[in-house]
Amino acid sequence: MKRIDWNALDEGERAAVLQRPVQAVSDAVRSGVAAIFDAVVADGDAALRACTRQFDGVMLDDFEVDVVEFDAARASVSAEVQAAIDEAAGRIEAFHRAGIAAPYEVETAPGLRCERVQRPIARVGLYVPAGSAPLPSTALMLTIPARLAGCIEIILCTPPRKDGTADPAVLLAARQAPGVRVFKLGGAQAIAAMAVGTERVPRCDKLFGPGNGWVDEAKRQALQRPGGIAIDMPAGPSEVLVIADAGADPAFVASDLLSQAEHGPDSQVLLVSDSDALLDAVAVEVDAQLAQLPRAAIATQALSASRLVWVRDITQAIEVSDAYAPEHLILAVREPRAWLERVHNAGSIFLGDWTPEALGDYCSGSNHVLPTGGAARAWSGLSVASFQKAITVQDATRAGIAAAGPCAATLAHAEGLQAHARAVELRLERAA
Ligand SMILES: NC(=O)c1ccc[n+]([C@@H]2O[C@H](COP(=O)([O-])OP(=O)(O)OC[C@H]3O[C@@H](n4cnc5c(N)ncnc54)[C@H](O)[C@@H]3O)[C@@H](O)[C@H]2O)c1
Ligand SMILES: N[C@H](CO)Cc1c[nH]c[nH+]1
Ligand SMILES: [Zn+2]
Repeated sequence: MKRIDWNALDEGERAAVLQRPVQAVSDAVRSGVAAIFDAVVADGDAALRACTRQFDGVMLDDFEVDVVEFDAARASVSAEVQAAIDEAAGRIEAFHRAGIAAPYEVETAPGLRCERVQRPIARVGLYVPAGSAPLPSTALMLTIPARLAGCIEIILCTPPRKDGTADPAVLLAARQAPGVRVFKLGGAQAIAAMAVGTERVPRCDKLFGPGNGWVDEAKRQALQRPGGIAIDMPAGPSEVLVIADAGADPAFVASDLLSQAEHGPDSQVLLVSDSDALLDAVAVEVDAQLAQLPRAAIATQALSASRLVWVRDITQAIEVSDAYAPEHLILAVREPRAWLERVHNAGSIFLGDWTPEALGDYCSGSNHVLPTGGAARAWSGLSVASFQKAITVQDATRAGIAAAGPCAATLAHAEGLQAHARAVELRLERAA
C-alpha cells in the first residue's frame, strides 16, 4: 500500500487521496445500463432472459424460485450455517426492533393537534449481491427490517449460479421475510425489472440493497426515470477507513483492512495514523496476511488504490476521515468513546481493538447496508424507517381554528393567496 504524509500534500493532492477508485461512472456503464432499461421496458421477461444469458452465462426460462428450490436450499445448508443465520437474525431483529420510530403527537395550540404516524411501503424490491460472493448476510439485513416495517409484498432479486439455482444460504436468509418472492436475476437487469415491472416481476415502490457498479448505476437511473421510484441510498463498492494510534495491534488492523479489500477490485481501504511505527508494522502484516488469502488477487487490486496516511495527531485523523466520509470507520485508538463525538461523517463506526468491522457485516445487530463513495455525508444506513413512510396528521376543533386560524389567514394574504385565506376565514366566521 502506498504511504502518504498528509501534511506534505497540497489541496489538490489531498482531494486525490480522498477520491474513490471508481469515482465517476464510466460512459460504458452508464450507456450499458440505459440500454438494459430500454430493453426491459420494450421486451419485459424476454429481455431479462437475454441479459441473464449474456451477463450471467445462464439460460433461464422462469427466474422465480419455487417451493421445491426453497426446500432443497434448506436441506443443503449445513446445520452450523443455519444456526449462525438464526443467531445473526436474532440480534439484527433485536437492534432494528428497538429503533422503530414511535408515532407522536403535540398540541400545538389549544384544540389543535399535530401527529406523525408511520405506514409501511407496500411493495419493496431488495437486491442481494452474488456476483463475486453470494451474501446471505445481506439478505438478512434487507428482509428483517422490511418485515418489521410491515411491508406487504417483498420481492428479492439475486444473481443465479451457473447451474441456474440461487445460492441456498441466500434463500434461507431471505425467508426471514416469510412471504418473500425471490427472482434469480442479477445486475442492472434485476434493478430494471423491479423498477419498471415485467410480465413476471412486479414493479416495486422502492429499491434497496448494495451491489457492484452496474447495480449502483441502475438504481440511480431508476430514480431518475419519469415517475421514477425511490431508492435506499448509493451503496456501491465496500470501503473502510481505520484510525489507529501507536497502541493498536498491527495484525488486527491489517485484518480489518483486508476484510474489506477482499470484497472487490474496486473496494478501497485507508489507514490513518499518527504513528510511523504502526504504519510500518501494518504494512508488513498486510503483506503476510494477504499471502494466505484465497481472494488475494481481488484484494491486491483493491490495495493498489488504497493508502497508508500519516497525520500529525488523532484530531487530524478525524478531519481526514470526515472529509472522506467512509462507509465504515474503525477507531482503533485508546479511549475510542472519547473521540466518537468528533466524528460527523461515517456509515457505521466500530470502537476499539475488539470490534472488527466484520462483526457488523454479520451479526453485531446493526445494518451493513451503508452509504459508500462519500454519501455518508448525507445518507444513513438502512433501518426499519427506510421501509416506511411517515405521514403527518392534523386535527383542529372550533377552538383550534380560532386559535391558529388568524395566523394562517395573515400569512395567506401576505403571499397573495386569497383562496387559502378564505378557507380559513370562512371557518373563523362560523366558529365565532
Ligand atoms: N455498500 C454496502 O452496503 C455493501 C454491502 C455488501 C456488498 N457491497 C458491495 O457489493 C458489490 C457486489 O458486487 P458483485 O459483483 O460481487 O455482485 P453483484 O450481484 O452486485 O453483481 C453481479 C451482477 O453484475 C452483472 N454484471 C457483471 N458484469 C457485467 C457487465 N460487464 N455488464 C453488465 N452487467 C454485468 C451480472 O448480471 C451479475 O449478475 C461489491 O462491490 C461489494 O463491495 C456493498
Ligand atoms: N462489508 C459489506 C458492506 O460493505 C457487507 C458484507 C457482507 N458480507 C461480508 N461483508
Ligand atoms: Zn464485508
